[in-house]
Amino acid sequence: MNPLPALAALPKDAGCPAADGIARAAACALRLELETYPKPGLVSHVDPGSHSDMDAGTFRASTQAITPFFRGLAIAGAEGAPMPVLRRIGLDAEAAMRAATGGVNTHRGAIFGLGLLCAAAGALPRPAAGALGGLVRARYGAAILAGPVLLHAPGARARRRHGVGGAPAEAAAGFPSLYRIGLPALRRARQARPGDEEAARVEACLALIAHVEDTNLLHRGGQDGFVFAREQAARFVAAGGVAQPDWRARAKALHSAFVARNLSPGGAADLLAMTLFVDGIEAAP
Ligand SMILES: CC(C)(COP(=O)(O)OP(=O)(O)OC[C@H]1O[C@@H](n2cnc3c(N)ncnc32)[C@H](O[C@H]2O[C@H](COP(=O)(O)OP(=O)(O)OP(=O)(O)O)[C@@H](O)[C@H]2O)[C@@H]1O)[C@@H](O)C(=O)NCCC(=O)NCCS
Ligand SMILES: Nc1ncnc2[nH]cnc12
Repeated sequence: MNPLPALAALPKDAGCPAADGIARAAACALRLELETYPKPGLVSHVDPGSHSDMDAGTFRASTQAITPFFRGLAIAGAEGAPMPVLRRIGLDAEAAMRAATGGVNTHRGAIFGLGLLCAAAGALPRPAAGALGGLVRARYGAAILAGPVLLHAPGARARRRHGVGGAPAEAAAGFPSLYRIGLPALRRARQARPGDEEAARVEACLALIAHVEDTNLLHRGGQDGFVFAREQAARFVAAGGVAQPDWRARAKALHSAFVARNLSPGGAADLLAMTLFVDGIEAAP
């Protein structure tokens, strides 16, 4: 491993003995997100969904490449580092991702959102329910909103064109979609299907698609694709979600409908991974 400049500048464990565990938890959340099927339009261990430039192997390589940066972000968070320091580490992680995937954008949103949550986890050794998102909002929210806009990022274009907040607004507000939608759906589905963790992840994913202002849906499908995806996902959840005996067939049909329209809710996929990370690290409410 050849750490990029911002990582190399960090002391070995710099007052954050939990940093390795935090990075492992982040990597585990990304692997569980990948190993969830059916997720409409998204890449999984079963198929590449709506994507022709990436598959499960690309995501595994990307996860391995970016994991050391989650450790760096946890250490930076423990030291109270300001947003420009986190941003530097995040940009280096994006470079490592591109090197590992041949230039494909697998985890840009996850590096950003999960990275901020790792920084919060570094600062809060035993976080209470809601504490990680609360710390991101309080410590970094204003800087996120005032931060540089990457003019040519597809998400930035979709945000300008459609007037939605996207990834920066979600993070600056302390990840309300994760706490109000993702986590409750995950826990509700565990009650409905005890022991079936994949079903719980599918429920959380569909609930997030129905709710999130996902700039990937807007970028690939325009307003029509965005509305279609959210309505179909909301219908799945309202019909009982994974509590339905035929939930898997319904979710597979939805997956096919998204692939036929080239839709891929990458923002919801990132928020699923963040939901799993927070579920494993924060105390239960
Ligand atoms: C602030 C940044 C996040 C930049 O954000 P911006 O919106 O300006 O631009 P994008 O980088 O295009 O979008 C951000 C990614 O965030 C995910 N996302 C989308 N909507 C939401 C949402 N409502 N809430 C949370 N997250 C959201 C999404 O990422 C996932 O999808 C990507 C793959 O999708 P794909 O369809 O393949 O799209 P592309 O490859 O882009 O195009 P085509 O294939 O169609 O050609 C994948 O990345 C997923 O993770 C959005 O893509 C941030 O990037 C930034 O400023 N970074 C600098 C570093 C930093 O500050 N770090 C902070 C500390 S770590
Ligand atoms: N599984 C997945 N498929 C496509 N885009 C994603 N972005 C994050 N996770 C993803």
